[in-house]
Amino acid sequence: MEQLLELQSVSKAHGQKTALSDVSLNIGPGRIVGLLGSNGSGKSTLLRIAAGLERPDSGSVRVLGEPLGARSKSTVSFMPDRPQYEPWMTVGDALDFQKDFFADFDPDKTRRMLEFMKLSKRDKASSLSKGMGERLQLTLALSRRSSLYLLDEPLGGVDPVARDHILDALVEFYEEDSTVIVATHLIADIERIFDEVIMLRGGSLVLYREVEQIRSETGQSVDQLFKEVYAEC
Ligand SMILES: Nc1ncnc2c1ncn2[C@@H]1O[C@H](COP(=O)(O)OP(=O)(O)OP(=O)(O)O)[C@@H](O)[C@H]1O
Repeated sequence: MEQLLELQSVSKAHGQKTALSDVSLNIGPGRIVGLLGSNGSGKSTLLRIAAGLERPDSGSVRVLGEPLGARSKSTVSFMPDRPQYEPWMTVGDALDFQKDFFADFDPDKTRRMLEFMKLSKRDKASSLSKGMGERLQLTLALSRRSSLYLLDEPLGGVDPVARDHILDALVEFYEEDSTVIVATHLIADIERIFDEVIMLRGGSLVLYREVEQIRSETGQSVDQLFKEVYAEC
């Protein structure tokens, strides 16, 4: 089966700092993948490279078998860890902006997501709380019918009760056969939706494995394994 995202020996430095070092990964369709690692381990860099927003220094990246370019950008939906809307915008303006940019934007999905996220089109984006802002960011990202969703720390500001509710939304609203990669520190809260996890440390790939395999082979949850792997950090 065709891989959705392929990274071959990808390396990237920001000045003197190594952000990614020789990372190779093949991620298939229809998966929810946790991207885990301590601060500065390269998670955002990996997502930004896969989204075509940063170029690797070396190595290659393919989405649906093709090198990064206009086609991959049109089928990859990226949620950055900072707001992507302008402060003057209402929620409706931010959605219109997204609609103008992306042909795969689905107004019906947007309407259902707004209801689910308890957002109104009239709300001013800059006056949203951190958690409500994240709900808007997720709505913008998931309103597209994309092949690959890249979500950078999507639920950090959302309270624990709403977090569970929003995770259900994520599972409901992502497209079947598409893949979602979620960079997060909230492993214990989110691991129930992961099919696979990637662990990065200092820019290097430590582990890429199916969650079921982790549970059956180690008897541990992803959170327990993460704490063990990163104990010396
Ligand atoms: N624009 C930049 N300029 C300089 N250094 C950068 C830049 N972006 C990332 N880095 C560095 O690259 C490394 C990887 O950063 P990255 O943001 O990818 O990590 P992360 O795993 O997402 O971290 P966090 O969990 O804290 O968000 C870090 O050492 C960071 O300081």
